[in-house]
Amino acid sequence: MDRNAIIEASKKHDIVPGKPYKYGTAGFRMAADLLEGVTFRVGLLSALRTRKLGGQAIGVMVTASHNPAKDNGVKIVDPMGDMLEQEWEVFATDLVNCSSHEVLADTFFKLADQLKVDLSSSGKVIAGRDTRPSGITLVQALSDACAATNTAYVDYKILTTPQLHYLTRCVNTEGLPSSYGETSEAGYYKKLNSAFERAMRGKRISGSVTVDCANGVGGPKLNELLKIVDPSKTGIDCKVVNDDVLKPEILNLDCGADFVKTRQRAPPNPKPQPGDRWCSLDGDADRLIYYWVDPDTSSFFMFDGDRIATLAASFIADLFRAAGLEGELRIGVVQTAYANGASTKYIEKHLQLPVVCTPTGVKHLHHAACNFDIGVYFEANGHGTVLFSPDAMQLFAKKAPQSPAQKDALETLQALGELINQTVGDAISDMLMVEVILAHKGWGLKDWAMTYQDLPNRLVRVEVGDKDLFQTTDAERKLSHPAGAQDEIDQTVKKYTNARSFARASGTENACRVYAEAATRSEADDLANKVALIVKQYGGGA
Ligand SMILES: CC(=O)N[C@H]1[C@@H](OP(=O)(O)O)O[C@H](CO)[C@@H](O)[C@@H]1O
Ligand SMILES: [Mg+2]
Repeated sequence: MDRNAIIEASKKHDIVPGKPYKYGTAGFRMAADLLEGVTFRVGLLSALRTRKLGGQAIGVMVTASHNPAKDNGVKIVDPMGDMLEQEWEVFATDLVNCSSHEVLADTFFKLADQLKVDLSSSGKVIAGRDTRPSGITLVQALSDACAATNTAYVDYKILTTPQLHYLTRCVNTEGLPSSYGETSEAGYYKKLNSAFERAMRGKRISGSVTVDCANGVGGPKLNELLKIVDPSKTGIDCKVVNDDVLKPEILNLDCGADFVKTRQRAPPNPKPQPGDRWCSLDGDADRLIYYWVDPDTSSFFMFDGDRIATLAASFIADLFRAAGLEGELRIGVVQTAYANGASTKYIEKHLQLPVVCTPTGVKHLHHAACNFDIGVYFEANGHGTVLFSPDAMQLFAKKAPQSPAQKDALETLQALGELINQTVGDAISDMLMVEVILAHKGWGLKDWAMTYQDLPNRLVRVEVGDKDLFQTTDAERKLSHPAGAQDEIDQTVKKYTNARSFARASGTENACRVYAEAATRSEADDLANKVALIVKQYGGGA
């Protein structure tokens, strides 16, 4: 590999100096005009990573998800479609923060040496981007980094984030017994559609579902899928709205999953009619939130990640019983501290399934879900999936059914394992999963809403002098630092009924977040404000 080639290529994609660049929860994410040099350097890291892993392809996704249109981001996907191994996040941060082209090249070779990467071996990177126009310049920087390091590079152009994860796994399992599917966008739609039809097993979906696509990449991709879906087979009636990607400035604007979850209301345009089933995707289609206006009460009701997790867990547990698999495989649910306490109680007490709590960020949930044969994981904000272990999939295929009902359950489980994206949360695949489950259960949204009652809750963003003062323990449910803060929070929580509250530094924004829940709306609000004050007091600075 040629040091000069790297230096010359780097000069074309300079870094903006003096910024704190850190590979965070969602890779590097910031104003798009800061990202060209960052993306070039991410390309260099990917060139090392693919070689470290014996030439398996590494994925790079350019997206800023639900952020405003002016932002962008870049993150690395490991060969099986999971997030970049955590240890390597530090190397990414090191490369991106190099002060000059020469230091960058030196750091690159030093890392190669330290990590025992054979630079003469071959490597491959595949890329995708969301609909943000700034992504075009960024993938050019990535492509140049690959060229400078003799790394094969394939640009899959505009994709949802979960599609890029899918393609990464496909390209690395091609021709193997573990083949994940055809390595193409068309292959993704084919796999989803076929699994969806099989999972339905002749059941009919009742009523339509309207999908708000946040004016992001999910719109055109869902429309692409719908071209091959035959509604006569399942009754699916999918209406796609907010799918305009020709006006980049309206991306995520007053619509999308993040808007619905944080504002706790439907997008103003178009307006859902009472009784209609709606859902929203986020800007890169990896988050899903369902909602409706209850025609009996005229109030807005949201089915967030916690609801989707409980729906999936209860259905799969039922299928296990029907298939005679109880006791043979372990199902579990993984949540974060932001999960509503009522959902956790419902899973443990009513569904009688184990719940594990991890720190925020999908990589933590994903990792914990792998410890179950079937691991259901969702963040409350709608990002999640259900992981089926290879053993579980084999058992569904091999177990000889003792009755038509057992056969039915086994085949449904198998189809679900193929319908649900195994690499990462996928809003389109999760949406089909929800539709399948509601149809099987014969449920309307009222039935789903009645499973448990959310505790009123409040999430507040608190700006502090130095968010790094706040360090957590116990899966982020308690502060270990600054000293004294947790005691004050505990004393405050005690004054409220059924209450819980915690504070942590955000991994994606320069602020702290405070979550509070309690028996009543006013108690939850009051508690959140009190804890926010404590955080402010301990937060340093003015
Ligand atoms: C409370 C909350 O929703 N936090 C989000 C947010 O993380 P923070 O570290 O809280 O900023 O962005 C993450 C990446 O998108 C997402 O995984 C996570 O759930
Ligand atoms: Mg997203």
